Amino acid sequence: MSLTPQLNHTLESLKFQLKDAFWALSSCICQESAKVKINGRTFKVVKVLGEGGFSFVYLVQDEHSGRQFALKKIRCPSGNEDVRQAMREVEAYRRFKHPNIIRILDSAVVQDPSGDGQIVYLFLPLYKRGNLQDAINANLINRSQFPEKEMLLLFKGTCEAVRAMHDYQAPIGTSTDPFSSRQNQSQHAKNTNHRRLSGEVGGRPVTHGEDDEDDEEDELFPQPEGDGDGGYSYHGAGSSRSTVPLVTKSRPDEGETIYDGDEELSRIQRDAARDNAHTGETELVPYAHRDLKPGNVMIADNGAAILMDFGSCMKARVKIENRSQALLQQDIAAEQSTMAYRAPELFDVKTGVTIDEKVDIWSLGCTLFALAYSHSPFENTQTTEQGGSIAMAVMNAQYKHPNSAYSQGLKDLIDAMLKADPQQRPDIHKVLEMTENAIRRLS
Ligand SMILES: Nc1ncnc2c1ncn2[C@@H]1O[C@H](COP(=O)(O)OP(=O)(O)OP(=O)(O)O)[C@@H](O)[C@H]1O
Repeated sequence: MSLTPQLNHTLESLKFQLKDAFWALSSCICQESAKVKINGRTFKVVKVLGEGGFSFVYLVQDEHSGRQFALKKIRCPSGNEDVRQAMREVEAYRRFKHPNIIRILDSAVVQDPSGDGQIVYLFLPLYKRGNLQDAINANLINRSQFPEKEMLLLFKGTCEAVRAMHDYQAPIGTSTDPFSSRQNQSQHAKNTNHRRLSGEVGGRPVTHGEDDEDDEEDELFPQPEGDGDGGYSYHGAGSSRSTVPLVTKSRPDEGETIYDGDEELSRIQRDAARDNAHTGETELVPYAHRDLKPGNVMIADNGAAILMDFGSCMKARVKIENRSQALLQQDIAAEQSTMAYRAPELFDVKTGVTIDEKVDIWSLGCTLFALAYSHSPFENTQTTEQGGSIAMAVMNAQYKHPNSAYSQGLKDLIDAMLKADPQQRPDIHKVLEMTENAIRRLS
């Protein structure tokens, strides 16, 4: 019997979740923590922080320094194509450098010890206070609500992160590579991944990222203990039972590539030459996050909102020229974003339009609504009980504000973002202006 690709995907996902759950559970039962070894450092897996379709996020502790990190483990069962998809996320983390956007400390691509494809590990700073969805859940349990000003400050931080994406300035000469369809995104990730992992870009060595900030990151992230392997280590299957055997390649030798092939090498050289040639001038290349929701905004120790999960991020403006492009965009949105936060134009993509960064403005409207009333405007039971589906409610922008003590200014801000027609929605600058005005009125 042949299974549909979607069913196959779901089965694969279940299989990997079971494996990872077993890994986490066995370490509890054996009273012995699972361990991961990367670049000669051993990390103790303390607990699971969260999970997605093909990924688990663990709290890990560096055995040497005692420092704790969040380790995102992305399973790539089909090999290189999945790795490229995962590396798009790494690439996005490195592209946007902003106080309200999560920073990546390191990444590694390793062989899956169980033999099914590869695993991509992302090391991220640990946010112990959890995300905005956790805070919403706590409100529900405690029958409490965010104070309006605190809520608007969290929302403002989120908007500032989004503004950094919508206003992204790319160096001229590096933004011509197509990055607006899924096929092209994969290719782009493949190219940039190679550039980063294979030694030098523009005549200078590249290890983690592109600018001076990365020196700081090098200090933050534990460095390899001198096992003399230049950052490439292999820990065979014969190592201790609780240690996950890995082949790590986060810092390969110069010229070494994760993917083989002369064609790839010459592409890397072309990319490097092109980077050398660029003049330092920049041009506006807006990016959209495409999966904004409370669960993707962490809360830092100082209370700042930190945007994360860039797995769906892409160039914002996508011209839809024919039906197959429209269906592709619809499929991508269905796979990579959450229905109750998804913009109406992504439910039924029309031919002849350009999808743009206004999809994020809609999701911001849903996010602010959820902060205020503890659920998305399109996931309350009434809508479905009345017979309408979420999709219909979204496409008609059909929702109601529950009774609350929140100001009219807050309600107006939400309503401005939740316009079915993207052209009627404010841009991120206007949203920030309205948010700041609303905060000022409360002071
Ligand atoms: N740096 C971090 N610090 C603390 N917890 C984290 C961190 N990163 C992720 N988490 C937790 O792990 C969960 C899943 O993370 P993330 O959203 O990156 O995974 P995902 O597989 O892309 O999930 P989704 O399917 O929701 O998109 C988060 O909701 C959060 O609770």
